Amino acid sequence: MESDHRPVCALLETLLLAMPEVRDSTRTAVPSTSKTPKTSDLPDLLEMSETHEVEQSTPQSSTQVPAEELLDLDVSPITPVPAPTPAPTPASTPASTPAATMPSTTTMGQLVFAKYQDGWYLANVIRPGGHTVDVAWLRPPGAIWGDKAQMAQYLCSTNADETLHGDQLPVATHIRLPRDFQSQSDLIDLLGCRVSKVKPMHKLFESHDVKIRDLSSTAAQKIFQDKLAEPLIDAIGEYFELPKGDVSVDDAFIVRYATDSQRGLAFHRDGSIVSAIISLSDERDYVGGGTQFMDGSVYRPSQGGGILFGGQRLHGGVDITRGARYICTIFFKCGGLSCRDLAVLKDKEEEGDPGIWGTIADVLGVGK
Ligand SMILES: O=C(O)CCC(=O)C(=O)O
Ligand SMILES: [Fe+2]
Repeated sequence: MESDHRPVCALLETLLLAMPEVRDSTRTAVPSTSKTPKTSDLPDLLEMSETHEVEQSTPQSSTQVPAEELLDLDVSPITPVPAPTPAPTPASTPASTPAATMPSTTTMGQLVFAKYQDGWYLANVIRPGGHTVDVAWLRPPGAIWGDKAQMAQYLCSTNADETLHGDQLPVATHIRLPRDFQSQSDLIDLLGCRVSKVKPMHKLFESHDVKIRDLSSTAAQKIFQDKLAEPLIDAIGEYFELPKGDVSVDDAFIVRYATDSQRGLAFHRDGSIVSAIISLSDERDYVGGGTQFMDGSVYRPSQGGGILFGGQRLHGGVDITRGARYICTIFFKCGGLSCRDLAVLKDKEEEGDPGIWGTIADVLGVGK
């Protein structure tokens, strides 16, 4: 059976919207010619059907999928979460000086450290400007009450009257970027998570991933949920005709490709029913890259865009040749079905792994 395996492409506002820079929402669109997998195609998605892709060891020559073939979705912009009313706060020592990175531009709502007397405290810019800005001091979220070190980042913990805005603060001496926001191209820093090298499942697929669930920033977790997971589940319900109520995130992580480390990812299946790959980097930040399928099509959605596809479709990450490429990969399951075991099994078979019976046969010296 011939099945169109082209990914459904969907635009999403991404984690990047949480960045201090206010970004215009870019829009992308679904391939008009693309046949969206139907429920009846689900067995194909799960089993990779009998399409020749499975057998092919090398993809056909690559074809970049044009931007106008991507789907136009209207996604509401991030609305700031109102700060909870703080509990009575003990006086504590002022926050230590943050890393000395001065913002090159300031934007409305930007999260900064602003100086008050001898300390640096978290604040939102409420009047951006090149030389001076006005800020509103932040109040600590309930979750950190009682945590002295974290509380010290909030002006109200000093017993100062934080309801006063910081007006006309000189950017050069009074405004600094919080450490997590210094490098806008570095999503890992941005999201405040620690980079850990994940033990590779097997050698072909070694990658440097950071699990979304391990992000230390609860704000990032919330943005992930509201801006990625939920709209994507809606899109999966619509385009894959799966029952939305049963679709959930099984795993999600940020992957970093760079020329001095992992550059790409070999062809593989995901442990998912449906996968999403969201571009976190600006296309100008890297050369090469993209998600490639066995028919040679390569998807390189612009920053904030992404693709959805049946997780059992063979696919890989094209090597980058310059810069760094960050993506957010999300594995969705449907009910109890995740396809994890199937993906590992099939990938192992293709890698030449003899499997348990083959191994036993080898050990016993009876061959396969
Ligand atoms: O680099 C890509 O676009 C592919 C990533 C991928 O397949 C994965 O993370 O599972
Ligand atoms: Fe994958």
